[in-house]
This record gives sequence, C-alpha cells and structure tokens, in this order.
Amino acid sequence: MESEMNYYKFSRAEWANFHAHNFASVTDEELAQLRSLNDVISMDDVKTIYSPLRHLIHIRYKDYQDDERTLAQFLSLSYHSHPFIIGICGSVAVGKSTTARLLQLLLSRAYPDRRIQMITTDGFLYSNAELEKRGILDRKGFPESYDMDLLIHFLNNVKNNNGIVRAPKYSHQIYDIVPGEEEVIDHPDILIVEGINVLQLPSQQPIYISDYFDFSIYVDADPKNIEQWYLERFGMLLDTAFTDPTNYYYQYAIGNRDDAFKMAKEVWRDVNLKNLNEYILPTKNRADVILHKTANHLIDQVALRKFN
Ligand SMILES: Nc1ncnc2c1ncn2[C@@H]1O[C@H](COP(=O)(O)OP(=O)(O)O)[C@@H](O)[C@H]1O
Ligand SMILES: CC(C)(COP(=O)(O)O)[C@@H](O)C(=O)NCCC(=O)O
Repeated sequence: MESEMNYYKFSRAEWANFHAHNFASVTDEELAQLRSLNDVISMDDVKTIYSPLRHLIHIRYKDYQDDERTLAQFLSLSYHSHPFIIGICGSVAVGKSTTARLLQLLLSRAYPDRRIQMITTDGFLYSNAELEKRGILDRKGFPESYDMDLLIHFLNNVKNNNGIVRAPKYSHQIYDIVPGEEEVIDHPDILIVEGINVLQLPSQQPIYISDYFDFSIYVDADPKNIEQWYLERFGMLLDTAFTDPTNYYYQYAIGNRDDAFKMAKEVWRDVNLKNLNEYILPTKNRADVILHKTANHLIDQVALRKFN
C-alpha cells in the first residue's frame, strides 16, 4: 500500500503558490539569529515553504479557537483558551529543532501579542545515570529511554493552564540531563514541541502524547542525507569541544579525528538509523504535514494530510 495515500502532495513550486502576501515576513537579521551550528536557512525557503505553512497553521489555530468557544458555549462555561500545541517529529539530526526555531520566530512575528514558546522532548530522556541503571545507555532515543509519564503530565499541565510548568533540560554538549537546570513554560498561547517521539503511541500509557497535539509536522529525508547532517553536526560539536574538558566530546576532540568519525558513523548506524527505521519512520503518516528535504536541507516536497 502506498504509505502516503492520505496526503495531497505538492512540489516546492506548487506549495509556494499558497504564499500569504498579507503576512509579515522575517528580515535577514532575524534569520541570522536562527542559525544554529551550520544552519543556512535561506530567505527563499522562508518565502516558499514556511510562509504558506504559517498561513496554514494560522487557519488551523483559528479553527481550534472557534472549536474551544463552541464547546464552552455548549457546556455553558465561560471561555478560557488553552494552548495550541504544535508537534515537530523526525529523525535525529533531520533538522527538527531548526524548523521549530524558525516556526517560533515566524509565529511570534504573526502574533506579536501572543506568547509562543518551544521545548524539545530531549529533556524527558532519563539521565545517563538512570539509563545505565536500567542497562539501556546504548538505547538513548528509543521509546524506553524517555520518561513518558513525565512528558504526558507535562503536556497535560501545559494544556490545562496549570500554572508555570517546568521540565528537565538536556544538553548535547554534556550528552546528559543538565543537573539543576530546567525549562520554564509560562502560559504560552502556542507551544511548539519538537522530538523524535512526539507522534509515537506508547504501549504502556492509557493516554497518547499525540492526543495533546493540535497540529503536527514530520520532517522527512533520505537516511543517507540525514547521516551526512548527523556527521556534520558531530564535526561541529567536536570543533567546539576542544577547550572544554567538561564537554562530552572533549576526548574525541583531542584524539584522532578519523577514529572519532568512525565511532560517530557506528553510532549513527547502530542507534539512530535503527531508531529511525523501527520507531520514528512508522509515525510519519500521523503528521498533518510532511516536509521532505533533499540535499543541503532544501525542501523539495510538502505533503498535506487529507483526512483525519
Ligand atoms: N534548513 C537548514 N539549513 C541548513 N542546515 C540545517 C537546516 N536544518 C538543520 N540544519 C543543520 O542540520 C543539523 C541537524 O539539525 P538540528 O536542527 O540540530 O536537528 P534535530 O533537531 O532534528 O536533531 C544541524 O547541524 C543544523 O544546523
Ligand atoms: C538526544 C537524542 C536522542 C535526540 O536527538 P535530537 O533529535 O535532539 O538530535 C540524540 O541526539 C542522541 O543522543 N542519540 C543517541 C545516539 C547518539 O547520537 O549519540
């Protein structure tokens, strides 16, 4: 069966036609703020791909608010808005956090009086010490390496406006949860949640995390390209680790570079690619929108879900 039969598919050029001219655009200066590591998102991508995407999100956000008002009326309750939650899914190193940051900026520009926050599910990974205790340190990123209970409670608290909501913080530099630091989510109107697991249906819980998402995006690409982006990011992590012995990559940074890359290639093959094929890719068809990237992160196709 064709895996994406429930989607309209558009080439880059076709999708660009849905550009919304009345939306504020971002400046080069603001784009420069977005660049993480080797990130080179172009203005053309913003206009061609992200501007129509933002317009679509605007429509869905409006529908969501209308639905909430209608339900409040039906229940004879006074209307209180609940955060609109956007999920961004895809492989390790496919560009989820970059997409999330870009959307956060675009939505902040579109709704200057609204609070748009973002978070990654990396913070819900068990600490390395806990992974080691469970004997699953080599399974980082796989479903069992996340505290899904904590993630569901986090989403439930945010959705229900239960005060300021805190979450643990993960750092790629120390390759672990950062002790004593936390992410603070303070009554957002829109929350963007990015992570490899946002569309997964965990077997243990009666509630799915996807129940909390009002719009979802899957970032897709050929695994060969993703491997290259993973290795490029690894190279950049090495370059920044030289001067910092507390950095997880320090030993690799001061050692033989070829050996370091050999290790990274093995980790890609044995951990992240495996995780992609077994647990991440099968969730692609739950997304509202699939952004397909080709070489150099160029988005060449956009798929839009037809029926829910
Ligand atoms: N649109 C883009 N253009 C150029 N580089 C990008 C783009 N998106 C991501 N990257 C780069 O690819 C790598 C992985 O991106 P990242 O956002 O960290 O992925 P993820 O959050 O999915 O792990 C990073 O080095 C990042 O700078
Ligand atoms: C923390 C992660 C699970 C999540 O990755 P992200 O999507 O943030 O790139 C991943 O970066 C990771 O550490 N995977 C385990 C194998 C490895 O790359 O070291």
